[in-house]
Amino acid sequence: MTVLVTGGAGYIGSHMVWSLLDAGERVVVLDSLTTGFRWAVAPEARFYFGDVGDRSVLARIFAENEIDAVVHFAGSAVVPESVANPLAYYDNNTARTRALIAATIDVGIRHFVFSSTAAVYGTQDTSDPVTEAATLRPQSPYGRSKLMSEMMLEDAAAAHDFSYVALRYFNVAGADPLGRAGQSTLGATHLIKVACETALGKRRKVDVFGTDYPTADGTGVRDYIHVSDLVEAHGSALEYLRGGGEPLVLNCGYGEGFSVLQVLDAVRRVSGRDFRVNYAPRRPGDAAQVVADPSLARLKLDWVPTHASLEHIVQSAFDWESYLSRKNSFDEGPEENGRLVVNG
Ligand SMILES: NC(=O)c1ccc[n+]([C@@H]2O[C@H](COP(=O)([O-])OP(=O)(O)OC[C@H]3O[C@@H](n4cnc5c(N)ncnc54)[C@H](O)[C@@H]3O)[C@@H](O)[C@H]2O)c1
Ligand SMILES: O=c1ccn([C@@H]2O[C@H](COP(=O)(O)OP(=O)(O)O[C@H]3O[C@H](CO)[C@H](O)[C@H](O)[C@H]3O)[C@@H](O)[C@H]2O)c(=O)[nH]1
Repeated sequence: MTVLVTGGAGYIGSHMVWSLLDAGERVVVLDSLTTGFRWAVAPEARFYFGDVGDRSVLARIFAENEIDAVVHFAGSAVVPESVANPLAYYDNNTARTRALIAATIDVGIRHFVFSSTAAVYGTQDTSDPVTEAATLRPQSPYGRSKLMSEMMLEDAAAAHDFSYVALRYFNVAGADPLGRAGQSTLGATHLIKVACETALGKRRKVDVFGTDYPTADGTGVRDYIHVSDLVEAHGSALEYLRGGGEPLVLNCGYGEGFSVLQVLDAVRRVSGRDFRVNYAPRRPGDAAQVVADPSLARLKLDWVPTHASLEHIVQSAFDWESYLSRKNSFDEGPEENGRLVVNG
């Protein structure tokens, strides 16, 4: 059987593709290359250029491959962008996910893993780690667009022979320990990537968005999870669904929060470089603190993270960023077998 990975040319999806191939699965990728890169897709995966909302490309993929499961990463993932352009987020994350779910059910595919987000929680009344049972208070169109997709999945699974696992990712960072994949997003807004780029001189400064949050040092607190642990959870979710598992919604984080200032310190330590920091106002749509209670994922999926260290996450992100700097300093040549061939 074959797994369809939507968004497999993106940051997290490209790691998932490698992980599935490592496990001996056949993999098909569907990606519109809006924010992803063709060269990021492992050459052993079959690549389709297209949109998850396009029924004709989906029909072709389902006709040409024996797909038994869909892992759906394709989407837009930048909180402030969603505040500025909400309808684009409801289109790409909600309407097109609806089209994909419908096409999946129509052809009788029963297993679906969905990229949801900690942004569905918003700011909670307590600073304790958040469980899946918490009241959901998404603060941005991004969070709402993903919550609506969770709701569609819940209703679709109740009505059809179809099951899903929605994984609520906390803040994903880091890169493949074997150096095959990493975050290559252009104009990235994610803190660890932005800080690594600044340490390498690709940016002039890092903005700290908000110093007056009700947290220990006044800056935003997040639960940073290594991308390799996250894709492991997806592998376990697939196994669970193939074993007949009922629908599940699970947190993917470590249960430990770090402030923006703590992250910047980690980047200084790892890189051995200092850089300019600019204290800026809060960013619209941001919650003060979001930390996972990951107990349910451990219980249901036997998920045991093996990369849970901020230092380790930052080191792998920095190594990938350094690799990108070296890669970009060469002339980029033609693509061959889906991988970028670098001249020189
Ligand atoms: N990065 C994080 O910290 C984080 C946290 C929580 C949830 N997520 C979710 O995980 C998923 C992957 O995020 P990422 O960080 O890898 O982002 P990314 O932008 O690197 O990857 C998204 C991929 O999907 C593709 N894509 C977007 N819209 C598409 C469409 N309509 N049809 C086909 N392809 C499309 C893009 O070209 C890209 O390759 C997203 O759904 C995101 O919301 C990410
Ligand atoms: O240049 C920056 C970038 C970020 N931050 C701060 O760092 C923290 C993390 O911000 P990120 O932009 O790295 O991540 P978000 O928490 O906004 O959101 C990320 O994680 C969420 C889940 O918590 C979503 O799923 C989303 O896809 C993903 O962008 C926040 O307090 C933010 O204000 C800065 O101070 N400066």
